[in-house]
Amino acid sequence: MLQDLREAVCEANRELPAGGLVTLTWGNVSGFDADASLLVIKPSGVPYGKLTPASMVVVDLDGGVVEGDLRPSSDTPTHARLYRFFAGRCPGRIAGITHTHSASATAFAQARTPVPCLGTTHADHFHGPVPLARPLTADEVDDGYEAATGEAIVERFADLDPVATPAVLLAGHAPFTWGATPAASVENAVALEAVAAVALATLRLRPDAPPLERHVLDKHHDRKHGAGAYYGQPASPSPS
Ligand SMILES: O=C(CO)[C@@H](O)[C@H](O)COP(=O)(O)O
Repeated sequence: MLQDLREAVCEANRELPAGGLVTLTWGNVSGFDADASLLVIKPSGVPYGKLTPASMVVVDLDGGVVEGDLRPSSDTPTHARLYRFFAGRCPGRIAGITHTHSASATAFAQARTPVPCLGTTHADHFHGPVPLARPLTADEVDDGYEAATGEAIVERFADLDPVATPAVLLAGHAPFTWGATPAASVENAVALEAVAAVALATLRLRPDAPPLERHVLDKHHDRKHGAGAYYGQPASPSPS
């Protein structure tokens, strides 16, 4: 199981530059093994082209390295805090987290404004605006920046469903996305960057562009993610 997860996390990290989501090493992907209660994450600062499954780092939910010769991503405490939150809020639903500094989503994070849901492209992926988590206090920055980042995100989702809205912007920093697998969390990061870019273009054309009507938003999200979803192909029945 952990070897499969190392391979999936390595592949997902290598998708970041391919998806135009990162500059240099400004991003990281992790995966979570709920049975072992361990996460696998990329090593810090290693160029994506040099990543291998063997170079991935296995970490417990307190951030302690369990397996691996390299230092884990500097954002590991944020990933660990989020997995602890997801395990309690939506057990078994989220096992991949991506953090990037993709340009349009980061522009909204730096502008300290959520990504508004202005159209169906957005609603297909995110069931409402992509929310903004508060900035960190000076004490938080001094006492443990990355863990505090996780706390700020958890606070923001006190009344939001992380499965329906698998993304957040940390004010002054950049986006985090998540999904059922590491690959799904990267797909949500790609979708976030695309809808943020379209939102920026829309607001340039019309600064007072109205939010998408609620019934249209619900319809578009439900057709892909709801109980009666009919987008794509039905999951093939597992072999008997
Ligand atoms: O948020 C940041 C920097 O602000 C991080 O995303 C780093 O840019 C990537 O760090 P590593 O995962 O390589 O440690």
